[in-house]
Amino acid sequence: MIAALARDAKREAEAANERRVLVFAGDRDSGIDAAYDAIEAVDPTSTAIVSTREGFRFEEHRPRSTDELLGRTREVVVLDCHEQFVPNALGRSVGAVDGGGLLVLLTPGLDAWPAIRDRFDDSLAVPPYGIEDVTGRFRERFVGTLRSHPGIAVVSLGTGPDGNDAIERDGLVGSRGDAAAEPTVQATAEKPTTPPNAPPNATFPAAAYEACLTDDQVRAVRAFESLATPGHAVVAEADRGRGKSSAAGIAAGALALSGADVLVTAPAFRNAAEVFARASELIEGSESDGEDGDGDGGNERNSEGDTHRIDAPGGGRVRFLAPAEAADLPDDPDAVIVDEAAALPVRLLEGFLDAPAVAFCTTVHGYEGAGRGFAIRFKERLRASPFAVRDVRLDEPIRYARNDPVEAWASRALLLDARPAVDEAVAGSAVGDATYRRLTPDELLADEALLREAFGLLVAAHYRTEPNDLARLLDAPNLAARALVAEGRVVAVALLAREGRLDAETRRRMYEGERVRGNMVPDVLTSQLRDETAAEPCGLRTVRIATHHALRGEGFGTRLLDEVHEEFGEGGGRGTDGDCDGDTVDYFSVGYGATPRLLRFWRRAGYRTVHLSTSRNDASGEHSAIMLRPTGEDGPGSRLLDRHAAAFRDRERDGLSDAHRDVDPDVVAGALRACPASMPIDLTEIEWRSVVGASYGPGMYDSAPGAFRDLALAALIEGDDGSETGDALDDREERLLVRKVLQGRPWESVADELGYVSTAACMRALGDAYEPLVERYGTEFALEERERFISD
Ligand SMILES: CC(=O)SCCNC(=O)CCNC(=O)[C@H](O)C(C)(C)COP(=O)(O)OP(=O)(O)OC[C@H]1O[C@@H](n2cnc3c(N)ncnc32)[C@H](O)[C@@H]1OP(=O)(O)O
Repeated sequence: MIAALARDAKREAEAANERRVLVFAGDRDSGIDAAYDAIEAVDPTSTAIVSTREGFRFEEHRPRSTDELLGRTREVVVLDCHEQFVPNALGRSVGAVDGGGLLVLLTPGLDAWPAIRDRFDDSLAVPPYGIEDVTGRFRERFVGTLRSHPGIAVVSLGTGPDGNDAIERDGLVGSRGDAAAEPTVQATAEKPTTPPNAPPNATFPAAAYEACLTDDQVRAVRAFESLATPGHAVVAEADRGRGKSSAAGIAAGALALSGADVLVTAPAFRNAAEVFARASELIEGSESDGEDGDGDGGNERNSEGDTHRIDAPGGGRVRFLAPAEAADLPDDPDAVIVDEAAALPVRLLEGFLDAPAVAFCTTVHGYEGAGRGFAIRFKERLRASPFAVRDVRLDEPIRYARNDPVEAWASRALLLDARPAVDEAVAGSAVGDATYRRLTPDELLADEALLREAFGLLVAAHYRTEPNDLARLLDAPNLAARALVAEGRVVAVALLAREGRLDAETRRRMYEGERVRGNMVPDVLTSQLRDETAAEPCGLRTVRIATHHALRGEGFGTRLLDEVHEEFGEGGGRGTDGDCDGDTVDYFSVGYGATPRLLRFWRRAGYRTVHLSTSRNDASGEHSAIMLRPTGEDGPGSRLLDRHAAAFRDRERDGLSDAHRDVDPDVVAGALRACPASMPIDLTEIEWRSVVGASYGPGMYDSAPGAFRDLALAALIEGDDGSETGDALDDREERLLVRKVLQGRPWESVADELGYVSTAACMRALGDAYEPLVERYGTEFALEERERFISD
C-alpha cells in the first residue's frame, strides 16, 4: 500500500515537475519501515536521510545536519522528526528536493504530536522556565497545514483495522479525495531539456550559458557581463529558488576565467555557497576542456587549502570575505559581488561603490530579503552614483514548476513569504490613532493575517529572523509580542523576552562560565562583566523592534516602547527580591548592533548604556550595545544600572584606546552620551596648567593626555545638558575628542579624517574644543590660570 502510494505521488510529481510530501505518522520504527518501502518503490537516484538517531539500515547519504543539504538537491529526502522537530531543518529539507522528487516526513501520530515535547522544545525552555512551560502551538498549526494542503499524503501507521496502516489522505493533486486540490496543469514549466544557448554577442564563454537552467538566468548572466568593464553595476533581484546566486556564481567564474579578481561577499559564507559552487564548476570545467595531455593538468584551485578562494588558470580568482572586511576592498578587486545585499547595512554597502564594478543580489521576499534600507535608500544612492546600473529580475523557479503545491505549503507552514502590510494600507496612519495590542500566541494562531503581518514585519527588519523564530514566537514561555495596530494593520511590533530572576545555583554556574540559555543581558553582566548578582532582578529585553518601513521616524517605535513600559513597569522598584511574578519587571533592556541613530532612539526612550562589545559583527561591522532602563527610582533595576554604568565608564576610559580603538566615533559618542555615570574630575594643578595652556596659551596635549581624557569623557557623557557656561561641542569636535584623545590616534590621521587643513590646525581645534570644558569643569585654580591668558 505504501509502495503504491509512493509510486503514485512520484509519478504525479514527475509529470508536473513538482514535489510531493509523504507523511508517515506513528511510531518511529514503523515510520522507518514505511520510508524504506517508499524509497524502494520509487528507486530514486539520490536520497538523503536526516535523523539525529540511529536506526536506518542503509544510508545512501546521511548528512550530519540539514546544513549539509544546502546547495545540493536530492530526489528523495527523509526527515525524521521524532527526536526533534526543528523548523529550520524542515525549510532546508524542502529546499533540497527537486521538482519530481519526494519529501518524506516521519512524525509521531498527528493528533498526539502537538502535545509531545521534544529536544527542540527543550531549547525553548530557557531558565527559569522548564519544558513543561513550552507549548505546542507551532506544531498544531503545522499539523493543520499537513492535513489541508494539496500535494501532501498522510499515512497513519498501524491505526487501520487489524493494525494496518491507514491512508488519511493520498495527497494527489489530481485526486478527488483532496478538497483543497487545484487543477494543477500538467504542462506547467517542464524542466528545460536542452540547455539555453548563449545570446548573440555574448562575451562570457558558451559554457557559462550552458550552465543556466532558465531563460531568466541567461538574462542575468548576460547582465553580469558588464562587470568586466569598470563603471558598471548590476542589481539582481529574485524570490527564493530562482537561481540568482547561481547566476552570480556562473558570472564570477566566467570573470575569473578572463583574468579578473572577483571579490564575493555575503552576510555569511553559507549564503555565498551557491555562488562558489557554480563558479568552481565553471572554472574546473574549463580546466578539463583545456587539458592537452601534458600530464600536469591538475586542478590548482584551493592550492592553499583555502575553501574561500578559487584560483582560475589565467591568474584570475574568486574569493570570499565577510562584509565588514570586504567593504574596505582589500587588494583592489576588479569586481565585487554582494550576495544577499539587503541584509547588510547601507553604510557598509556604500563602501562597495568604490569598486570598479559591483553587483548587488537580493532576495525580494522571505527571510533572506530582510531589508535594512536596501530597497529604498540604497538603490536611490546607487542611481545617483556614476555607475551605469543594470537591473535584472528572475521570476522562473529553477528546480520545480511555478505551481508546485509543496512550495505553497512550505511558505505557509514556515511563513517564508510573510511580509508587512503593503505601503498603501498603512499610508497616512497617525501615531495617535494606533492601538496598542498584546499579540498572544492564541490570538496569532486565530488570526493568520495578524500573524503574517507581525512576523513579516520582524522578518523584514531583522535579517536574522528564521523559521525557528516562528516556533519561538508561538511556543517559548519567556517571549511576548506587542504591536501597534492602525486600521487593522500592524504598523509596529516588538518581541520581548523575560530575563533574569535566576536562582542562586544557576547564577553561580553562570558566573563560573557555564552557558545558560536565553538571558542574554544577565549572562553578559554575570559572566563577562563579573557580577554574580546580575541575574537576580527581572528584566524585559526587547529582542526585536520594527516599525513599518513606510512609517519610520514618525513616532511609532517610541510610542510602542512607551506602552510596553507602561504595561510592564508599574509597581517597579519593589524591594530587593527581584520577584518577577505577575507582569511587572525591575528593568527593561536591549542589546543591538549599535549605530548612531539607534543609540539615539534608545537613549530618548530612557535606556542607558552599560556595555559595548569588543568584537564586531562580521556581517554588519557593528559593535553591540547593551542598555538598561530601570522601572523604579531605587529598586533592584536601578542599582543594577548604577553599578554597571559606572563600570562601563571606567572600562571605556582605558578600552577606547585599546579594544575600542576602531569603533566609529559617532557610535562612541552616542554610547557615552547614554551613560548615566558622571565622570569625577580630579586633576592636579600641573595637569590643569597643561589643559589651560593648550586651550588658551602655549601648552600641549601631549603633556597631560590623561587629564584630557578625563575631561573628554566627562564632556561626552554629560553632553551639553548642564553647560550654561560654555558652547556645547559640535559633532566635529566630538569626533576629534574621540579619535585623538580617547582612541589615541596619530594627529595626521585625525586631521585627515576630520578634514583639518593641517595637523597644526587640528591641534588648535583641539585646544579650542577644551575652552568650554575648562570653564565647565575647571577648579578655582584652573580658572585663575585661564585669567592669565585672557587678560593678557
Ligand atoms: C533590539 C532591536 O531590535 S534594535 C533594532 C531596531 N530595529 C531596526 O533597526 C529595524 C529598522 N528600523 C525600524 O524599524 C525603526 O526605525 C525603529 C524601530 C528603529 C524606530 O522606530 P520609529 O518608529 O522609526 O522611531 P520613532 O519615530 O519613534 O523615533 C525616531 C528615531 O528612531 C530612530 N530611527 C528612525 N528611523 C530609523 C532607521 N531607519 N534606522 C535606525 N534608526 C531609526 C532615529 O533615532 C529617529 O530619530 P532621528 O530621526 O532624530 O534620527
